[in-house]
Amino acid sequence: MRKNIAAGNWKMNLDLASGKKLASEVINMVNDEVQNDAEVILIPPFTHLTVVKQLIGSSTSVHLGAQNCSDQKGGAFTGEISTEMLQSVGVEYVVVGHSERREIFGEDNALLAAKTKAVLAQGLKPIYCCGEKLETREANQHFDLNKAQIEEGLFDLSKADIQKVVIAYEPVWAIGTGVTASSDQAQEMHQFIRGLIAEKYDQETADGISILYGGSVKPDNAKELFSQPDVDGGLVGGASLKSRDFTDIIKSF
Ligand SMILES: O=C[C@H](O)COP(=O)(O)O
Repeated sequence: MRKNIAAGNWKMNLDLASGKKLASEVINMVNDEVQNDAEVILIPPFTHLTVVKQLIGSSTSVHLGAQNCSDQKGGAFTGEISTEMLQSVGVEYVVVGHSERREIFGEDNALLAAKTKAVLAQGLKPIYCCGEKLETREANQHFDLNKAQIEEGLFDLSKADIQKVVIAYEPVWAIGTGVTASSDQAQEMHQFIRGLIAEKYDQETADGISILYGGSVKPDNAKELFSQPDVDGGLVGGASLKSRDFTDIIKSF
């Protein structure tokens, strides 16, 4: 059965000392307070991965993720980080296609499909992001847009590979804005995405995939969002930078 996941995407925030402090606090709070079986993923900047991995140690509930990777195996690609490098420092998950990568860095579905394959080829798990902008939703094209992002980014994968993917639906209009999708809006899109997977692969495969919601998840809305049948957790930005808030979100399952 699919897992409940709380993933904290720190984005380009925190120097090393602040990152160490945050990771230590979250790991301690998870150990002391969290009773449920949610998987927690800390996703710091590349520079902090090794240190955060050391702090995680052999914890079975806290895992390490990276925010991005190259689609290339290695070589003359200045400034890029390969999946092999990420695996060598203990990364298990890699975020692929966050809306900030799509929008600011122009990453398209074809590149993201290649990155997803690179992550899987290295034995790591992609957290593949999709989500529409406000104008797309207002034009009532949000289902088509998410369908294209899912189909073009993921549907070249084998059944064995798609089963290793985590999907994150993040409506762009809800990211960092304080405006959260309602639990009905989240459930509606998550159910739609799961339906696409069932159609392409099969129902059992679709039922096994964790689909996270992202966009202004906070301690006071997490429970309602996570209680939706097709919402299996959150990809949390701002609130993951505060240990108390992130831990309270983890406790919301
Ligand atoms: O990756 C996380 C998402 O972009 C959500 O960010 P947020 O929780 O700050 O809205």
